[in-house]
Amino acid sequence: MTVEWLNGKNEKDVSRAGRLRRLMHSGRAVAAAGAYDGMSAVLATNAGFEALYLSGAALSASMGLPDLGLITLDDVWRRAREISRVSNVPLIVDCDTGFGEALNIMRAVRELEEIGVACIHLEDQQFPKKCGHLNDKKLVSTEDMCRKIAAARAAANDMVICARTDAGATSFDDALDRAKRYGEAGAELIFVEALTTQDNIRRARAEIEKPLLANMTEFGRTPQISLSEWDAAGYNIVIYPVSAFRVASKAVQRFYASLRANGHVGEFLPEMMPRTELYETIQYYDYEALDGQIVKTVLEP
Ligand SMILES: C[C@](O)(C(=O)O)[C@H](CC(=O)O)C(=O)O
Ligand SMILES: [Mg+2]
Repeated sequence: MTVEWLNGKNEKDVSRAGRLRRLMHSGRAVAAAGAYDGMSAVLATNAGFEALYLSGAALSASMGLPDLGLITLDDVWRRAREISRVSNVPLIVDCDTGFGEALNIMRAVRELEEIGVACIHLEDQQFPKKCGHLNDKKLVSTEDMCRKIAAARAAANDMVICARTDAGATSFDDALDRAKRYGEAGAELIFVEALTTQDNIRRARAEIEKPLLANMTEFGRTPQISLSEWDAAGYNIVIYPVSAFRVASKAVQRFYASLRANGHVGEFLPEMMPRTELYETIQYYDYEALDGQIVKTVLEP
């Protein structure tokens, strides 16, 4: 997409949530690439991904902040807007614990649905929430979380509500029990966080009837598993939440060190996206052509 959003031709009538539902029920595992801003969303879309994921961890880190529930609905909304403007690909947005209680969650659903977000996920942690792969997470009660899910469902016209449980860190049985209850409360997609063993991966699939989201984050508790293996295990959506951000951050870190040391960008020139490729990626020339055409139409009707 990109320039189409300005042109009013961004398929407003095609529901992204509907497309995500089709993917969730396609009978195969679909990769949702982590996109943390407009540019990464364009690159992931051009690479052919069928779904995108806006991670709270990547968004926080891109703001120089830890993933401890410091980001607000406004922060998430702005970044989701950047992404949904330039890509038609269904976007799943990490809404942490929902930015508050029932009414806050309802507002989050409405605000994000209005900008074309296909799905949000809510997790059952207390503040300060943590990355699911860390220790000492504190959970809200199953009943409180079910109320949050019901609130999200009540507010959603056309949005997939995904529920995440972080209970696995202390009891996998509790995680499975919660996952089932969250499904009954209205979650269409279930995210059992930090699956540590193949046995847990199998049990979650066997015991939870709803479509499942798998979190293929790096350096966490879940072993690195390929998309085809998630597919064989019967999972439906596989997110790569922080991967692209990690790659970009490492590259930028190396670049700054080199520039600081050498006083020129020399060795990094071949690593850079050249001007023309950058412009083509963000459709610079299409915007320019649109401008020229509109001006011409106005001046020479
Ligand atoms: C999925 C996640 O919620 C995220 O914000 O991307 C994180 C990812 C991570 O920290 O690696 C998580 O809590 O798993
Ligand atoms: Mg998160």
